[in-house]
Formats: sequence, structure tokens, C-alpha cells
Amino acid sequence: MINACVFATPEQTAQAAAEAFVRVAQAAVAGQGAFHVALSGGSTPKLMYRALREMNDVPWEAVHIYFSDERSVGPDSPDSNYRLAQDELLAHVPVPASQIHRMEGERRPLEEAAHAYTALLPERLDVVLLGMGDDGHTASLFPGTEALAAGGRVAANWVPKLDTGRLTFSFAEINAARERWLLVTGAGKAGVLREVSLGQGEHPVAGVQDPVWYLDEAAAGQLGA
Ligand SMILES: O=C(O)[C@H](O)[C@@H](O)[C@H](O)[C@H](O)COP(=O)(O)O
Repeated sequence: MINACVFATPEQTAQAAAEAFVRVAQAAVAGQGAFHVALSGGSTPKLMYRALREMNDVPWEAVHIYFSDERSVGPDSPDSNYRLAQDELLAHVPVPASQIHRMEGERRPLEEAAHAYTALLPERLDVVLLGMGDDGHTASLFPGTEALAAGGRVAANWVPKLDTGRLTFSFAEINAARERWLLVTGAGKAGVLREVSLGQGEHPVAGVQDPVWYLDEAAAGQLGA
């Protein structure tokens, strides 16, 4: 079974994840003076980012932003995960620019970008925020790709079905964090989520250890069926 928080709508799911972000950020800053969090790409986190930018009492001056993956594009590309976070959250909150750590998706070879990003990671992330594709991928760890077995903390990953390279956290990096949050909404994810909950299929997201799932009822619709 999975450790899931289920909410009626994507908006309520996003709000709950944003409220958890505030709580965990406040505790981390009180305890260690900083909060190191890796944001996810894709469309699902957009609602959470919009909820989070309206929240009070976030210790933004002590928050360090990272990214769990990035497309092989520059920061101005509409496909950039960094640009999504910038447009929907970071441009609206007072995180010091020096504390926003972008993956250089435009850099070639991508292996150099992966190596450079590894060098700027903290010893341990507090939270890694992730999504799940309808093929069971998470971050840019796609089924059948080499990065599934990557050592190290950040990998360059060729994704044949997308005919493109990606930068992605390895499972080692994801699972070394203090917490892993999976934000998944929509009926299109329900079938894969059921298989993951039953230990069925070869879904990369199953490699994320002990995540907290933030789900809406549509995505959770086949759990326990
Ligand atoms: O770069 C990306 O696209 C994400 O890192 C990816 O892992 C995403 O979380 C899933 O594809 C879900 O995407 P949606 O939220 O758009 O369904």
C-alpha cells in the first residue's frame, strides 16, 4: 500500500502540498538555518506553485531551490522546468537569486551539465518534489533508459521515445533526501498508480523510496479496487 493523502480536486491537492511545504520549510530553517528543496517539472506542480506563492510565513530568505530534472533546453524555453517554476513561483517570492540553482539544460555535452550540477548540491536535500508520467516515469527517469541504473547524484539521460536528452536526479539522490513527495493528479495516472501500489509493472516511480503521495480522487480512483 502507499502512503497517500487524497483530496477531492487538483486544487485541494496542490493547496495541501503547499501547506506542507510551509511547515517543513519552517522546521528546516529553525533546525538547520536553511531549507533545501528540489522542484519538479511537468504541469502538475503549477497549481502548487500558484498556491505556494500566496502563502504567508515562508522563510524564503533561507530557502535554496534546486530541480529534480530538466529538459535539454535553455531557461527561456517554454519547455524548461526552471522557466515553469520561475514564471509560476520564483518570480513572485523573495528567494535570493543566488539560492536558485538551475540545471543547465542548454549545456553540451549534457554530461558536463550533470557533473557541474552535482558540485552545487548540498550534502542532503530536505525535500524532493516529484511528479509521475502516465508511463510511470518520475523526474527524467523513463522506463528502459540508462539513468535508471546511474550511479552518482545527477545523470544525463537519453530518452529514445522523446528523441531527446534530459538531466535528472538519480534514484540515489532522490532516495538520499529527507523526504520525497509525489504530486499526482488526474484519472490518466490512476491505472499506473494502482499497479505501483500493488508492486506490479516496471514503473520507475516505484524506485522512489517511502514517498508521501499527494493525490486527487481521480488519480487515486483505482487504489484499493
Ligand atoms: O520534466 C518533467 O516533465 C517532469 O519532471 C516529469 O517527471 C513530470 O513530473 C511527469 O512527466 C508528470 O508530468 P505532468 O505533471 O505534466 O503530468
